[in-house]
Amino acid sequence: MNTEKPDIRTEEDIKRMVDAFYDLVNQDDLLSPVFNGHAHVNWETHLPIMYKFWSSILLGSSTYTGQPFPKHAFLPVEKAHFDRWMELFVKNIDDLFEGEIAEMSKARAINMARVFQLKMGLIPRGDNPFYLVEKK
Ligand code: HEM
Repeated sequence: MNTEKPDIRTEEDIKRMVDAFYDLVNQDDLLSPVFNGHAHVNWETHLPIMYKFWSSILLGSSTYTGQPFPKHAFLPVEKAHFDRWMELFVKNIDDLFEGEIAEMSKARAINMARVFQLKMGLIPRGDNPFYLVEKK
């Protein structure tokens, strides 16, 4: 049996990655109420935005032109929500893909989650290694 997983290389891979990730989010007891209850996310419009977002970051397609942070600034979330979000993101990538771009996707997601949390005051500045570098 061939158990080798592909890397993320095409728009179809991006779609598979994003669809599977939000399937996990929608089944999650902590995150689903934020997306579906509080924010009433319209998945038909949100998913295509997320395809563009990730294809811009991972494949360089430059199709995403939005600003992610403002949509998160006033969400009713704590550090625990971001921890769960990252746990599901990493699990999803590891379940489906393997390779350089798969690794990059996790690094970029973790970094953005950290920046969001810093801006929202959910984690102390000292937890951010970049801040320690800047301070010198
Ligand atoms: C606790 C974790 C998170 C929650 C609960 C959350 C929730 C949401 C919600 C409710 C929206 C708005 C959807 C809509 O417009 O209907 C959104 C949009 C978005 N999120 Fe998150 N999010 C989280 C973490 C992240 C992280 C870590 C990233 C980046 C890696 C991210 C990237 C985005 C992007 C790109 C959009 C689309 C913004 C746009 O409309 O241009 N999210 N998110």
